[in-house]
Amino acid sequence: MACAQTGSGKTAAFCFPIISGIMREQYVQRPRGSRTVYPLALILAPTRELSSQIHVEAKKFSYQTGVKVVVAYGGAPINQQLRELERGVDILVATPGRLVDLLERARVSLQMIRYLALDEADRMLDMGFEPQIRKIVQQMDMPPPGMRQTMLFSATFPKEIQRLASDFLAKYIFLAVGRVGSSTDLIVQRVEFVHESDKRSHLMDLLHAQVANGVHGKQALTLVFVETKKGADALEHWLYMNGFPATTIHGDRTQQERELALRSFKSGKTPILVATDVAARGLDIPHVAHVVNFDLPNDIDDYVHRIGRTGRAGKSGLATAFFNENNMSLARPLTELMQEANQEVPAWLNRYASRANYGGGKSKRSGGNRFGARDFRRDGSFTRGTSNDYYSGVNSSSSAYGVPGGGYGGGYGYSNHGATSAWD
Ligand SMILES: Nc1ncnc2c1ncn2[C@@H]1O[C@H](COP(=O)(O)OP(=O)(O)OP(=O)(O)O)[C@@H](O)[C@H]1O
Repeated sequence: MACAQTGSGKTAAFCFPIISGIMREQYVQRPRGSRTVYPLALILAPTRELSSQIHVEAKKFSYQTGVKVVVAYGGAPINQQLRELERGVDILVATPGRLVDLLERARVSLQMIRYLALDEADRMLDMGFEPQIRKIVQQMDMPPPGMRQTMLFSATFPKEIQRLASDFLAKYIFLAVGRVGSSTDLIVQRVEFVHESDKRSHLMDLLHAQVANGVHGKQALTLVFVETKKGADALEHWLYMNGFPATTIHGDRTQQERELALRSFKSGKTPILVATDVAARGLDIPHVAHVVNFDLPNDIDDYVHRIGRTGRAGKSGLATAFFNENNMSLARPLTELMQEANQEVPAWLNRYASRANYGGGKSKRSGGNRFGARDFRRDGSFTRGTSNDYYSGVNSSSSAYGVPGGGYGGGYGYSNHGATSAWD
């Protein structure tokens, strides 16, 4: 179970051990003669775009190793994916729904799986995906926990989800680089009080200012998060009518439209992308300069993932949130998160936070102190009884990119440089 901040390079962290493991085991005998394929590794991700991105990365990492990587996700023609699978597969990257389909058609068997990775593991195990994941991992022909290596990765890991996840693991290590659920201090976070009715004009001001300050009067890539699919379409239309080339990505668009939107955004053709949470996790889009939370999410972990679309791989980024009376429950966790990442918290937000009930706000975390987030087995509520669990961790006082580790307290039972331990 591994936790590290957004943009810190978790994809490589689970791909490399899988690829090197497979290079050693590639020649193991797999059943022949049927149309069923027997991958050795399975990587599951919550969105089609993310699974596609992992596929591209894993293919790069396995260049000239002979390791075959195939992707399967919904919304795209299954026949093409079946043909790819028939050519051979060592690592299958998939979204849960399409994988269940392939398993039920008996075109994929999990019998030979040696490595199982769940990217965005907390999302994969929350209410939406848990039944599908249980089916894939526990009710098909996947070898049991001790017979395969299971890796769960995310930038956030609420305690309840850790507890669920432990069903899929045996003797596991909890590895935290920095604090669980913290945001990187490479991102400058700003919170502005904006009434619902003023949001559009406020966004327009931001975008105008961005063009004025930008390079050659060009719009910097800006990702705008909204709450609903309808809201995304309406805002895109409004932006377009006001002379800002924008596009949208959300669950009501066809896969083709989603992919087109992403390409158009990446290339700068439409430098504003209005998105729902479907784009909140994992997407690694170079040069996103600004993330705007037009509508704030209810959960602070979702905020962490959203702003994490900028400030990646050692680069800096800007995140602006529009806060108003509808977001009161977020005041406290947001203040704590910002303080922890050495951000300036506006006095008015501090006041709202101190008025909020202890532990207030819709959060998957239990307890009021978000930085209690850590290996749940360290909590008194966990009975160790028969468990063989053991702990490991990385005490990281600086990031992988040499940035001084203001917000990085070390994920283990001690800390240096005067930083507070994640266990505190
Ligand atoms: N050692 C490295 N040096 C430089 N760049 C790196 C290194 N490792 C990864 N990267 C780059 O950093 C970027 C972010 O990596 P990645 O998408 O794996 O982050 P992540 O931790 O999975 O983030 P998220 O939590 O948002 O999913 C990628 O563009 C990747 O190519």
